[in-house]
Formats: sequence, C-alpha cells, structure tokens
Amino acid sequence: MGNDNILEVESIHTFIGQFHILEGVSLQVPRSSITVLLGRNGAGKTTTLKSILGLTPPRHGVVRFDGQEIQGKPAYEIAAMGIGYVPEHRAIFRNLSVAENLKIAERKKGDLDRKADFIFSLFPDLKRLYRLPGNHLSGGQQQMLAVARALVADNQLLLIDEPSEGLAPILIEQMMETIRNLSATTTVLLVEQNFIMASQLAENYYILDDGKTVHQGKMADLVQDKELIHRMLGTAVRSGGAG
Ligand SMILES: Nc1ncnc2c1ncn2[C@@H]1O[C@H](COP(=O)(O)OP(=O)(O)OP(=O)(O)O)[C@@H](O)[C@H]1O
Repeated sequence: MGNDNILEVESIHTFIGQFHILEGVSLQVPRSSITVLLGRNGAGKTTTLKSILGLTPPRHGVVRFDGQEIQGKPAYEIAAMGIGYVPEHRAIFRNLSVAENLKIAERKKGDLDRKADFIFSLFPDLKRLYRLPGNHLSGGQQQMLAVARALVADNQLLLIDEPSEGLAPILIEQMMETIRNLSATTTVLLVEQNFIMASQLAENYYILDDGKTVHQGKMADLVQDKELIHRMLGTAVRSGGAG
C-alpha cells in the first residue's frame, strides 16, 4: 500500500489525570489537503491535536506520521520531525517583538532568513510591524503571528487550533485565504468551530463527540446534510455559504 496519508491516528485513548478524555479517536490526513476536526465544545478536538504532538500522550493506540509510529516519543522530537503547531488563544510572547517571536521559532539556524519572504508574502503586516512588541499588535495581527511562527521551521504538517477564534469577519476571510495559500505547500489539520470557514477550506472532515470520532467524509457531502450538521454541531447552516 503506498502511503498517501501524512498522518494516521488509530483508536487513540488519552487520559488527563484520571479522566478518560479520548476514547478511540481515529483519523487519516491525506497529503496536500486540508482536513478539519469538528465537534461541540469539549468533544476532544484540542486534546486530539495535543495527543498527536505528544503533549498529552495517548495511553493506547497508534499515531503514524509519514509512515513512522510516533506515539510515546517526546513532544520536542515529534515537532522536530516536521509538525508545526498553532495552539488556540494566540500563543505568542507578548513582550517580545514580532522579529523575536519569529526568531525563537527557528529549529535550525537560518530558518527565518530562508522563510522570511514566504512568511511576509502571506502576512505583509508582519513585515511592517517587525520591530514592535507582540502586545502592540491587534488581536488579528497576533493570530497572524501565531500562524507565522509555525511556518518558520520547515514543516510537512501544520496542526492549527481555532484560527478564527475572536477574529472580526474581515480577518476571518484573510485567515482563510492565508491557510488556503499555505496549504499549497503544507498539509493542514485544522480544528475550527466556525462551520462556514471550515466548510470552505477543508476537503475532508471528522466529527468528534464525547472523545470519539463519530462521522467522517468529504466536506462536499457534509454541507448537504443539514440534519447531521445541526445534530452534531448544533449549528444551523444557511444555504449559500459565508455571509
Ligand atoms: N487539563 C484538563 N483537566 C481535566 N479535563 C480536561 C483538561 N483539558 C481538557 N479537559 C476535558 O477534556 C475534554 C475535551 O477537551 P478539549 O479541549 O479537547 O475539547 P475541544 O473539543 O477542543 O473543545 P473546545 O472547543 O471547548 O476547546 C473536555 O471535557 C474538557 O473539559
């Protein structure tokens, strides 16, 4: 079997303290695509990303990245294999400048110099704000910086948690455009509560409920299934897409 999936997660179980949070999450992320994890608050989406990265290591199950089993490896080793992570809530260093925030995201010396043109082509604002501290940036600019940080090192896969969170509609459009552009070179696994955004970006979807994957398929099919969307996500979807 040739391996068209950059990431395969097979029935992982993750505990936080004594709580059994993931109870059998499975998913496959095809190369050069955008895949989205959907589900209500508390379904286990963030924990799934953290389990892939080894931040909350799964106790059972298999995580395969680029054909290699990675469950049980330390998080820094998993990241170094080529997985970038954009956590939720704009995790940047607010007292450091844009330049410093990007510089410390280097994995190898010279990463930033190599990637600067690419990053500024996606986020022209960051070039203008390069010397300013993070706390001088607007919420939207901080979110852009959080994504840009994950692009400094060469990654084959990006895990992006709720990029639209707290963004004004115009910035959501910009963020969508950016993720679409970067997906030309990097596979993306996205967690996104904004269904309009998720449906316009992703080719494949997984729905998590109560720590399990309960539905999966092509986004083009899901958008037709208003009953499933409403039942699983509690979202009423207007026909006609973003507005
Ligand atoms: N540190 C923790 N201690 C205890 N329970 C936790 C912890 N972190 C997460 N949980 C629980 O694990 C479950 C899954 O959380 P998770 O953050 O993965 O969900 P989510 O689908 O990403 O939801 P949200 O969109 O609200 O972030 C929730 O019930 C949550 O309360």
